[in-house]
Amino acid sequence: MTEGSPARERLALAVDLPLDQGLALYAQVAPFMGYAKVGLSLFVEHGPAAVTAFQKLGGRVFLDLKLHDIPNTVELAATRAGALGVALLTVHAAGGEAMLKAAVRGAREGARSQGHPPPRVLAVTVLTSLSAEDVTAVGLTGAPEAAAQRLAQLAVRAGVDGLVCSPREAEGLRRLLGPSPLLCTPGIRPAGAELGDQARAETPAFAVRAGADVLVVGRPVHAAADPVAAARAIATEVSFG
Ligand SMILES: O=c1ccn([C@@H]2O[C@H](COP(=O)(O)O)[C@@H](O)[C@H]2O)c(=O)[nH]1
Repeated sequence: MTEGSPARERLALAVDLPLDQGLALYAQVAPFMGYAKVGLSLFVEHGPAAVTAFQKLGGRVFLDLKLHDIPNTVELAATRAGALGVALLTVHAAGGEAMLKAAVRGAREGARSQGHPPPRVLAVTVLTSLSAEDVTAVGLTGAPEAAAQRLAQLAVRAGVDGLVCSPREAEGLRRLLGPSPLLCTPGIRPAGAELGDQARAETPAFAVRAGADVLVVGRPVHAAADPVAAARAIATEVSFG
């Protein structure tokens, strides 16, 4: 994905809302946000029906399940996700090389079995909610950027298509890994927006300048008095900085 891509191709709405509200919101902001990110709450409540509902609206579904288990279990789950025709699927890089390879294999096989294009498998490096202190407390060595770089290198060696990272780590990862891995950055906050539980957040313009390909935005759109205006403003910032 190049820097000149239209903003819509680079924006994912995190639909962490009840399904009916999420569908209504996505229908409104879809001109600015090309992906609907279905995460744990929607999938736990509705399963594959949540994916199908956004696909029916014309959205490309980003299935953010952050799979993290033994390789056989992850391969089975990734195969089912691939068969749903999702565009993007997340796994945790910390699951290790064999698990990551199993995820990629499963996602491709599931998509092939149903005639879908293969989803791009993205490995989550260090959650954007973790501060430097949290990173140490969970046993990762070094600053968040160093931990993200180690996990990203492992994941790329295992064959994933991209990485999930904080916008703060995107520039270093791009420098280290070159142009090919897709870099997806949650932890996006327009200037002045509430951080909530995000510890390593930056603005849309910062993420784009740092080399992010896909920006994930949830609460700054859901919580806005005018969500369509908020989505439009973020898309404008992505396009023009
Ligand atoms: O490191 C990560 C990985 C995933 N997420 C997900 O992105 C969205 C962010 O939502 P906001 O409301 O804009 O904070 C959410 O669905 C997370 O599960 C992340 O934030 N950080």
